[in-house]
Amino acid sequence: MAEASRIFQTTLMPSLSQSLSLRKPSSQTISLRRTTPAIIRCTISTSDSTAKPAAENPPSLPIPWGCDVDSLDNAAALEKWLTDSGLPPQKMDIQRVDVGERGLVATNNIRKGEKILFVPPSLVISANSEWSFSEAGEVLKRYDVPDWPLIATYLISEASLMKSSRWSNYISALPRQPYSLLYWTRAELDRYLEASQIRERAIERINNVTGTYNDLRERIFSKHPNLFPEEVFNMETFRWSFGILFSRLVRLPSLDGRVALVPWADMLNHSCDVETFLDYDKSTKGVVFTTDRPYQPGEQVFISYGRKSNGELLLSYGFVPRQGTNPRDSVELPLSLKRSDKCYQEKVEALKKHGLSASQCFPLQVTGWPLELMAYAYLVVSPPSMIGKFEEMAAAASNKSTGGKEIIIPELEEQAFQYILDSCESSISKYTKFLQASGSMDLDITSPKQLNRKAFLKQLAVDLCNSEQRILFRAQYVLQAAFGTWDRTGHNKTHCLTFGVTWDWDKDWYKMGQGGTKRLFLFSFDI
Ligand SMILES: C[S@@+](CC[C@H](N)C(=O)[O-])C[C@H]1O[C@@H](n2cnc3c(N)ncnc32)[C@H](O)[C@@H]1O
Repeated sequence: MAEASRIFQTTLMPSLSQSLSLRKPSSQTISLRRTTPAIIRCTISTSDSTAKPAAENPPSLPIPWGCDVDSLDNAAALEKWLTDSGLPPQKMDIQRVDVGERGLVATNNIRKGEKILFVPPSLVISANSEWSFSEAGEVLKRYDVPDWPLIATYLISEASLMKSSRWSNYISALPRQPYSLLYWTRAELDRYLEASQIRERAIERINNVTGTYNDLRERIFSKHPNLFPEEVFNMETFRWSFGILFSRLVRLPSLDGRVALVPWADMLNHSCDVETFLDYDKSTKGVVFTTDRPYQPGEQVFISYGRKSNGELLLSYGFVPRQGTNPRDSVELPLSLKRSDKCYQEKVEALKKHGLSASQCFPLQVTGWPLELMAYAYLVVSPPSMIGKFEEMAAAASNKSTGGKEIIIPELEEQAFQYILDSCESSISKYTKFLQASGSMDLDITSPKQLNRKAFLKQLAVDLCNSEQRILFRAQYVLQAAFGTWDRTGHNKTHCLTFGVTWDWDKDWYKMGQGGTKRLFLFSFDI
C-alpha cells in the first residue's frame, strides 16, 4: 500500500463541491452556500472519474470527509481527542508503516498474552449510538433499518455535521477514499478480475450496496427530504460509508456478535501470521485484544481481520497479502452440470431442493477441499442408473441434511476426480491467459492518471491471480499424483487427497463463498 500511495501522489482533485448542505443537530435542516472558495487539496485517488462506475452511477465525486489514506496530521488529532475523551494510556501510537501505510506501532515492550487497547464503549460506534441529529436516527429506527445500513447512514449524518459532531476527529482521520473493490468500475472488474470468482463477489456486493441505498432512498429518504437531503445522502456518500464499514467494522462476539466501529482499534493492520481478534472484555469494560506474540518498541502491532482468503481481503480491505503468506488462502472453483447429461433436469431438481444450482463454486485451499465439493462432483458424473442417489448427493453437496457425512462411491471415484482435475485445468488456463496478457495491457493508455490507476489495479489483480492459480496448481499436482498412486497400488484415492493435512472445515467461510442474497434490507454483509 505504501507503493500504492506513491503511485497516486500525482493526482490532483478538487476536494469539496461548491454547494454544501450543512445540517444542524436540531430539528431544522439548513442549506448553506459556502462563502469561502472551495479548497483544492492534493489527494490520492483510486477512483476512475472518467469511466462509468460499476453500478452505472454518475462519475465519482470526491467525498468531502476524511483524509488522505496516509495522513498523520489527522491521526494525531484523533489520538489527542481519544485521550481527552477517556481512552486510557496506550503502549502504541499511530505512525507511518511499511504494511498498511498508517498503523499502530509499539512504544513500550508488549508481552505475549497481554491485553491491550481498552477502548471504552463511549468511544465505540454501533447501531445503538446516539445521533447528533436525533430526529434522523428516530426515523431510521421506526423503519427497523438493520445494523449495516443504519451505521452507514449514521456515519454520513455525523460526517455532514462536521465539527458539530462528536465524531468529527474520528471521521477526519478516516480515509477519504477507502481501498475497496466498491470503487472499481465494471470495466475494471471485467478486465482485471476476469479469471477470478472475486469479480462476481465484487459485482454482487456493489449491487447490494446500490440496492440498499436505493431502498433507503425510496422508502425513507424521499419521505423525509428535510432530514435526509440528497446533497448529503446519495450514492457517492453511501459508497464511501460502506467502503469504511467493509474495511473497518468489527463483530464483537462478547457483545452478542454486535457490529461496531472502534476508533483507535481500527488503526491496526492485518497480518496473516497472527491469530488474535478484537472483542469486548466484560471485566475491563472495553474493546481489547490479547497479543499472541511479544512486541518491542518500534515494531508494528497487528491483529487478524479474520480467516480470510486473499480474494476476500481484496474485496473488503483492498489489499492482497504477499504470495504464500496466507495459510487461509483459498480459491473458488466453479463446477457445473454438463448440459449434455441425460439426467440434467433430474440433477438440477435434486440440487434445487437443497438450495444449489447447476453451476456452483466451492472453495479450494492448499491443504484440501470440502466434502461438499466431492459430493457435487459425484452428482455431476453419476450415470442415469444412480438416479435414486441424486438427492442424497445433492444433500451432501449442500452440507445441510447429512451433517457433514462423507459420501464415498468407489465405482465413481476416478471419474469424479477426473472431473475435478478438468475443472482445475480449465480455471488454470483462464489465469494463465490473464497473467500472460497483463504484461501488455496498459500500453495504449495516454493519460498519466489513468496509467497510474491501471498500474495499481493491475498489480493487485496480478497478485491475486498468482495466489489463486498457485492453489489450483497444487490441487492439480495432488490429483495427478493421486491418479498415479491409485493406478500403481489400487488404493482408494480419497486418502491420497487429504493432502497429508487434517481438513478443518469452517462452515462460515463456506457461507461467505456462496455470496449474498439480493433481498434488500434483510441483506447482511459478511465481515
Ligand atoms: C482497519 S484499517 C487499518 C488502518 C489503516 N491502515 C489506516 O491508516 O486507516 C484497514 C485498511 O488498512 C490497510 N491494511 C490493513 N492491513 C494491511 C496489510 N496487511 N497490507 C496492506 N494494507 C493493509 C488497508 O488499506 C485496509 O483497507
